[in-house]
Amino acid sequence: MSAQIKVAVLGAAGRMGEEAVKAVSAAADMELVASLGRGADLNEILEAGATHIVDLSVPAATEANVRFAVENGLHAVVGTTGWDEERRSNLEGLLAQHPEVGVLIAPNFALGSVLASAFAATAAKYFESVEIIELHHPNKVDAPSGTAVRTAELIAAARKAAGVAKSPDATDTQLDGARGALVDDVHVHSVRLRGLVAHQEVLFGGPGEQFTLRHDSYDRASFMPGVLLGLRKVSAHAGLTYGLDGYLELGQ
Ligand SMILES: NC(=O)C1=CN([C@@H]2O[C@H](COP(=O)(O)OP(=O)(O)OC[C@H]3O[C@@H](n4cnc5c(N)ncnc54)[C@H](OP(=O)(O)O)[C@@H]3O)[C@@H](O)[C@H]2O)C=CC1
Ligand SMILES: O=C(O)C1=N[C@H](C(=O)O)C[C@H](O)C1
Repeated sequence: MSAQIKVAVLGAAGRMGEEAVKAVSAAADMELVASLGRGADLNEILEAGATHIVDLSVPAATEANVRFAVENGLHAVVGTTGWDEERRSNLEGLLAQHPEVGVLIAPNFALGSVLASAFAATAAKYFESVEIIELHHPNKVDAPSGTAVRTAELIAAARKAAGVAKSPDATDTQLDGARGALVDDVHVHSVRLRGLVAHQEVLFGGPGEQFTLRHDSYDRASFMPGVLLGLRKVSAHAGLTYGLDGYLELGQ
């Protein structure tokens, strides 16, 4: 039998952290060895004998948490938002000095969301227009969502590779923000509404037709199979993997 995965959860008192603590505790091949919140001493992770961390904290803390894990030879599964290109590139530099360590940064752990983003990338070159609407609970501190940013990046890369032009848009007068945020030339609109958890629509338009891809997380339990999958696979994937799709066999 292979060794237990010894997990420290960071951000353990948060909405996602609480769910992750339950999921890891219930997994037969894992042991929850530490649960850390704001202000905790990261050395607790080492003292507890963790082999892996799960970071579900806040954008301001996640980079330091992951650096600590990598520098101490621990694998990291990261759901926290805020990992822009510059941060990812810095992390890759650090990982080059620790070639045995794996880090997964997953903008979304829900398998349906990962599939929806992959399907969006596939559809991207076939439609003249594309926009994204992401809808979340009003306690979310960042906008647009990490999932929407990642989806826009995938769509933009696919359109660029196929030589597709920017979506047509004749707007020349607007209130600030009326057309949403631009991520790699894709318009992203963020809704914050009581009652929601995490939802996204990708709208494609062509002459005489519209195609919509929608994913809904109604409960944070939806993210847990992806968190556990990440923990089980991360040690076999040294270096940085950006997106849970890196561990799935999509399109095969
Ligand atoms: N990848 C995915 O599938 C998903 C990702 N997310 C992302 O995960 C992150 C957490 O989301 P959510 O649980 O809703 O947010 P919460 O605000 O509920 O939880 C964040 C927790 O992190 C704690 N915290 C703050 N600073 C630190 C620190 N330095 N070290 C450890 N913990 C710290 C906070 O404490 P305090 O309350 O004291 O500030 C809080 O308990 C967000 O970035 C969110 O976008 C969310 C859902 C799914
Ligand atoms: O804060 C959230 O809730 C979520 N955050 C992630 C994001 O920003 O994409 C994942 C999911 O959308 C829920």
